[in-house]
Amino acid sequence: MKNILNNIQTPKDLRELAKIELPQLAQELRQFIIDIVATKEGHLGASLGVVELTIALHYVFDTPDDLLVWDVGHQAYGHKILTGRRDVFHTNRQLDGISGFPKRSESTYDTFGVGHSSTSISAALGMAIASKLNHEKKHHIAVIGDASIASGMAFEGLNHAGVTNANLLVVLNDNAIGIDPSVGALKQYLTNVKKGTQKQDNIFEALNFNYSGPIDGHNLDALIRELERLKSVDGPKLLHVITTKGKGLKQAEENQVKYHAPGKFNSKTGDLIPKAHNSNEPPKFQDVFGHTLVELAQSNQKIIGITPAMPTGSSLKFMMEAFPERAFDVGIAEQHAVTLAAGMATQGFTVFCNVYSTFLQRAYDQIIHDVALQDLPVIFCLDRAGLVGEDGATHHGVFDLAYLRCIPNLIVFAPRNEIALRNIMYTAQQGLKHPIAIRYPRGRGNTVDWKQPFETITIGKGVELKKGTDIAVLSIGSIAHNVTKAINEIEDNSKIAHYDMQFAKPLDETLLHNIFNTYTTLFTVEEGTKIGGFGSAILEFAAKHNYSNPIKTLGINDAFVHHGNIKELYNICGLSIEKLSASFSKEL
Ligand SMILES: Cc1ncc(C[n+]2csc(CCOP(=O)(O)OP(=O)(O)O)c2C)c(N)n1
Ligand SMILES: CC(=O)[C@@H](O)[C@H](O)COP(=O)(O)O
Ligand SMILES: [Mg+2]
Repeated sequence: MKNILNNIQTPKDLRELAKIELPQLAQELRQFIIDIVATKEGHLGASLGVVELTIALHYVFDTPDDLLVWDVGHQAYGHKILTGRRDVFHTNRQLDGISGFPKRSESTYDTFGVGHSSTSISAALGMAIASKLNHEKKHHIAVIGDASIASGMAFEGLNHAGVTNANLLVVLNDNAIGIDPSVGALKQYLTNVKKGTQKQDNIFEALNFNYSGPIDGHNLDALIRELERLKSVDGPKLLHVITTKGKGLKQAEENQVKYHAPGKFNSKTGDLIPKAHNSNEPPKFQDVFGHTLVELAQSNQKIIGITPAMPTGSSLKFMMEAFPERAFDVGIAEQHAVTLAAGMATQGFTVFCNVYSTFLQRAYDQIIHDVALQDLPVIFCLDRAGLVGEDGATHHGVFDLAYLRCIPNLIVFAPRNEIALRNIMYTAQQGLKHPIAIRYPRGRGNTVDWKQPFETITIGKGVELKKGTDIAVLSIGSIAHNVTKAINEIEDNSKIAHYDMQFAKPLDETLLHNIFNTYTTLFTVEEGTKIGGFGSAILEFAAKHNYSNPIKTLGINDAFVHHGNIKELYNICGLSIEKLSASFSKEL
């Protein structure tokens, strides 16, 4: 049989196909995604689930003139392949390759840059209103998942759209799961709609949307028919489609959490290919967090855990299993997660609110207004702080030190290793008088023997890791490991001292006075933005106390860091062992 996918350069070619050819195209597209993701890695289940929907949308609508917005964008692999990126799809998420998410600079078909969820309705509505003002007749389509539509921002978009007559189509891709199972009353409502047992008013109709569905999102005929019909319906409309995450790969359908982003797998059987395993491997910071929280919660009944939709990624799932009544997955609701934690803290609970650093950006006002201003001792655990690798610019957690350090009352700590993470969690639950943010990176650390007896960490104290005579390197967080190795690479390193400052706030002022008076030159090293971050804190300290020692700040420059593996990104940012070593050597 002639391959159809190979002849599609743009959706124009797709639109020339007969409807009868589309099921074959769907099969080829699905296999193409499986074959490449199996070896190159990336998000899998979501894209497999929307293969038919993707084809139908580009078949019915006149993209890129009609504007299609994908929410999150982890499901847009089929879209990328059909819109001119088939031959570069094997570079997905790799350094200098295409992005794992839609990106405006990559293609005119990528109408809106994404990565964080629940933006599509607002963005597509903005485009629809703009088209009206420009007197342009276009269609505007937002494709959003069942977990993403439950986020506050999506509701804000629906609420506004419902009082406009904008030409907006929201396609709700309902597969009843996010990364982890979807949660909340809306999820229950959608399940009831699917089962036909929903007795109340239609929630979308109540918001003035023309609702249709639910329809089978794997049935191309049904999809095309309904999308064609909706083209001539004025105003805001919502099409509810039911799909299966991981569709077409048995294991991915059966284990949807694992196959959200499964790593390498056998493209024929779907079996996962385990990473070369070293039994003496250090743990992931996430697992240290998860297991330590359970350990602490066993003796401290006041401990609560909260995650906005990332129980598996953050390992809060361990506490959810051990203490289901004290651990909450609140869905994609970072703002709510923070204020919920604040509410519980007012009632004397010790709340560990675990949010990926990049997603906590969503809840900035809640941190300031609901937590810090009232000085509520919420314990924020900021996962994925620093560079995250292949997810790229949308997901690097590099802004937190800068955006948190300026908030009064908030303690900001970064553990250099797994033991420090355990100990600060232990310290924090003993009864801090202020909120604290603990930021740690994605993945494994370097300490195999991490489960040591707990020790209390003194708030605002740094640690001397190596003595020296001329140069002091001040690091914060797990980048200390690269700093140690970089110093060790230098043959005669006796002039270089290394301090793990631990706290970006409060600074260890006693130690800093000592350092400024002992060493001629200082380096600061952080896995975060230089502007406003830890290096800035040291510069401010020097200015305040009239120290004139040269200070070289190493960290992320004033530019977004794109995707690549961690090693490559460290190198680009000057944070690899080699680059750090070269920076220090220049001053010797
Ligand atoms: C603001 C924000 N919080 C969390 C995430 C992490 N995240 C990415 S995809 C996803 C689940 C999305 O579920 P759904 O919308 O149902 O889409 P599906 O994966 O099922 O296609 C989550 C929680 C994110 N990208 N953005
Ligand atoms: C699309 C998205 O936001 C998530 O799937 C994210 O890629 C998860 O990242 P981790 O793999 O670091 O949990
Ligand atoms: Mg879903």
